[in-house]
Amino acid sequence: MQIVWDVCHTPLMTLNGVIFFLPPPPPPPLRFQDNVHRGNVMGSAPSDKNLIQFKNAGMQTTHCNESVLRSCSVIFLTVKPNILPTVLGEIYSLVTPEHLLISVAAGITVQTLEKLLPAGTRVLRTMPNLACQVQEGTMVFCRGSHATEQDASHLQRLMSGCSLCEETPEAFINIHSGLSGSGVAYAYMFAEALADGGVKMGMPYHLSLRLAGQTLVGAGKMMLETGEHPAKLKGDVCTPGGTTIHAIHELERGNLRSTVMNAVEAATNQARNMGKS
Ligand SMILES: NC(=O)C1=CN([C@@H]2O[C@H](COP(=O)(O)OP(=O)(O)OC[C@H]3O[C@@H](n4cnc5c(N)ncnc54)[C@H](O)[C@@H]3O)[C@@H](O)[C@H]2O)C=CC1
Ligand SMILES: O=C(O)[C@@H]1CCC=N1
Repeated sequence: MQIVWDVCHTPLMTLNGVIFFLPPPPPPPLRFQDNVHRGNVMGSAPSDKNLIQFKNAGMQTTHCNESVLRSCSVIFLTVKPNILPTVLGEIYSLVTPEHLLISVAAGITVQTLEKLLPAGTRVLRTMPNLACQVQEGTMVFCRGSHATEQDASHLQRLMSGCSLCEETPEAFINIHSGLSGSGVAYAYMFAEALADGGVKMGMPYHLSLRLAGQTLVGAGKMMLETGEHPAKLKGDVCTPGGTTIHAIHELERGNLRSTVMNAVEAATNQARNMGKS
């Protein structure tokens, strides 16, 4: 997953490549987004295949991770976790105290990041989810030993246009990976199943899919906007003797809630294991 700021300041899109921001972070209260323009964003990846969207959006591109380190100060490390040590090895000698390095790599701990970087490097470890692409994402992050209060608020300002962004203890990062980073995929499975159910009962597939997507959007929005517990909202939908409670009985029979909890546990444990290897 890669994150790039739009010139319009708030929308984000995800693109492929390691992202480098050229301008140094402005001091508060100036909003960082005010200074981020497409021409100041650079994506780096080994091939043009993943950079074409950068080019088309008027951003700079390169195949050389090292060369951009010389002029960039805020760097999102968005390569796969197994490639990250190689990339950090490439840029090691160019990292200075002026740089802020922000990792999105699942499982890779602050301790590992700091071990692979020069002493004193300012590091933030984050875990976003895919919905940052549509400004409805979630992100948690923690600070490395040398990251400052200003670095943390800098990231929060950057992310404010596209996601919830909470600073948490590092132990929560892998949990967020299991709950939300991966969780969007569980939601897609649920949406797919809803749509398949609609088709089974005779509704055309595309209408069924659109209704399923909007059902998830509406349910999430309702939960956040009302602040009500999901159990209360679920109860509001259940008419005594009606359709919903019959369906819920089937979901309980299929262990939906236990299965989802198991999924969060499995993904969290996998993130923990990835951090060990
Ligand atoms: N996909 C998702 O929803 C999420 C992914 N992440 C994290 O994001 C990272 C990327 O995951 P995906 O987007 O799934 O992978 P991806 O394969 O789509 O993107 C990886 C990118 O890295 C580039 N790349 C490969 N080698 C490189 C190198 N040596 N230097 C510079 N760029 C290089 C590739 O060209 C590709 O564009 C991982 O660390 C993952 O844990 C975190 C949260 C959510
Ligand atoms: O599947 C993964 O490892 C990444 C991290 C969270 C979402 N996708």
